[in-house]
Amino acid sequence: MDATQISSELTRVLYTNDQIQARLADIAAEIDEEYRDKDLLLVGVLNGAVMVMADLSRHLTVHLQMDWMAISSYGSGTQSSGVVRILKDLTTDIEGRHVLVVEDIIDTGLTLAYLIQNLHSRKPASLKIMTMFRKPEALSSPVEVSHVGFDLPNEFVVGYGLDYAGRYRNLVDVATLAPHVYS
Ligand SMILES: O=P(O)(O)OC[C@H]1O[C@H](OP(=O)(O)OP(=O)(O)O)[C@H](O)[C@@H]1O
Ligand code: HPA
Repeated sequence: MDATQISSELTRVLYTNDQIQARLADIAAEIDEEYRDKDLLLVGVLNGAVMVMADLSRHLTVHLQMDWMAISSYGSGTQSSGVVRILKDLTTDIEGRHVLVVEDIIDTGLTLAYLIQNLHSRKPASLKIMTMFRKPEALSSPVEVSHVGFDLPNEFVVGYGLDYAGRYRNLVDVATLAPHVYS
């Protein structure tokens, strides 16, 4: 699905898939360098990070493993509920492992703050964060992010894994959702 197919529901495309892939290639080169001699575990945050995990991991050349956590705080709306819940936990014991969390977006930062505290308690050898997108509010979060794809304006966005009420995840670009869709 691309943005032109559903243009009446979108306000504007912020980043095309080509731009996303080019940025991911740059970030992957940095991660390759950082983890060249390490045993890397990518932890993807379901559901949104499916696309970035699939694309980032295929740009990487270091040996790596993948695991997934499902976390939810948005339900079917456009505002964080403020309550972060683990819906699916990791299957890997991360004690002593070099963990890189792969996120689609950091918005309020609540999901990440919760996740980092939770993962730290499992004693990984290192714990870093990569996110494809970041909103302005996240800049005041105390959680340090190692790799950011793009900073976004403070608008609700969909595509490239990001949903509104479960829809639009399969849009290849990232676009702002027209207010009439959710108001
Ligand atoms: O910084 P925050 O304000 O906490 O928002 C970021 C989180 O919100 C989205 O997840 P969501 O809860 O919508 O679940 P989903 O990945 O299944 O869509 C997104 O995938 C991030 O994990
Ligand atoms: O702007 C957004 N779009 C989709 N999902 C999200 N989760 C946090 N912020 C967003």
